[in-house]
Amino acid sequence: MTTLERLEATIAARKSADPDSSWTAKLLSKGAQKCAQKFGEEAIEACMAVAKDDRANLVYESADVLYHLLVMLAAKDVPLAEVLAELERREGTSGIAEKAARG
Ligand SMILES: N=c1c2ncn([C@@H]3O[C@H](COP(=O)(O)OP(=O)(O)OP(=O)(O)O)[C@@H](O)[C@H]3O)c2ncn1[C@@H]1O[C@H](COP(=O)(O)O)[C@@H](O)[C@H]1O
Repeated sequence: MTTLERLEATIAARKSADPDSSWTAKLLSKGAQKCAQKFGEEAIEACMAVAKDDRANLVYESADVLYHLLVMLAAKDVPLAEVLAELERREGTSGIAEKAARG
């Protein structure tokens, strides 16, 4: 099991946890829109780390981004495997070729 898969399992288990003792449970209890908002905030913080050329902070904020992406996916019952399958489907297709095919 990869780190992301273990984290996904932890987040799934937190769906029924006490919001007073789990940040994940607290966030999930606020609904998918709040989870999406937090994901967006963390993504912006990662972008700001790039703007400041702060490598260490980029690593830290990227971990926040991945965690909050998994929480957002859990809120919408989208398994990580489905996202990974989409990435696998794209393997071997250049982004430039894909964009050209869309016209
Ligand atoms: N990876 C994470 C993780 N990354 C970030 N965070 C939390 O996400 C929050 C980030 O939000 P902010 O920095 O915006 O914090 P904040 O300013 O206090 O939040 P707001 O006031 O803005 O709402 C912090 O409270 C972090 O502790 C995480 N919380 C949990 N996990 C993982 O999830 C597991 C389960 O955690 P609990 O659900 O808390 O048991 C943990 O063992 C970890 O593996």
